[in-house]
Amino acid sequence: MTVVLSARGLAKRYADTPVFSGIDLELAPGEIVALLGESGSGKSTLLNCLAGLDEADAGSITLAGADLRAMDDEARSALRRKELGFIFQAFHLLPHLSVADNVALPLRLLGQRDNGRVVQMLEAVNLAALAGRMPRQLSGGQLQRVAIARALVHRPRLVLADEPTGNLDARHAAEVLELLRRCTHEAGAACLLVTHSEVAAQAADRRLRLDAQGLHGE
Ligand SMILES: Nc1ncnc2c1ncn2[C@@H]1O[C@H](COP(=O)(O)OP(=O)(O)OP(=O)(O)O)[C@@H](O)[C@H]1O
Repeated sequence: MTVVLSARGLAKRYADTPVFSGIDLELAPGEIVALLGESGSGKSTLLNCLAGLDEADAGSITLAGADLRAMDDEARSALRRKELGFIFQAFHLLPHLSVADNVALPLRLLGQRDNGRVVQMLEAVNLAALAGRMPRQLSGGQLQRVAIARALVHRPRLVLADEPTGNLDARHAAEVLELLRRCTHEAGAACLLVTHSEVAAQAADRRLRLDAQGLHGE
């Protein structure tokens, strides 16, 4: 089996407080895996460690065949720009850039300009008509659709989504999840989706739960 992301024996503590240990995880291309767990169980910390934004204390992480923890900061940033899309609960769009420019950002950071691809992604999330708008002129559901387009525009192999529907009402949450599902499946990207919502978790291909004993399939 081809594996996009593989983590082995991951452990993380803050000072004297262990957050998690012994975490093993594998994600295959095209699958969406929901990550569930109580508040404070360490879901966001695990996501940040997998993204290389936070440093695990032990274990290994292989992303797209590269050993993340053995890399220096520069190489890790370059790998992240190429292979990772991140979707946050609070959208994190740049307020002074238009919708199209926000979606184009990951390509620009890779030194690429591909307006056709930006339009294609805006069409995929049904926002082509709003390409010239500024983020403040969009609804929460529309902002999250922009964030999905931005996370996938550079064809990353891994998408990490941290409660991407946490700010949305049920109808918009369902719409955004369906788009995330369709876009990641079509792109063949693996997606790890942190969520408190059982409905969101049911939309995933697999469900994992993080607790004091570690990470378990459901
Ligand atoms: N920078 C930090 N320094 C110290 N402790 C931290 C830090 N960040 C997180 N923690 C602690 O680590 C634990 C895990 O936090 P984390 O945010 O990963 O949980 P979570 O499962 O994502 O929670 P939630 O569902 O509420 O977002 C918590 O007990 C939290 O207080």
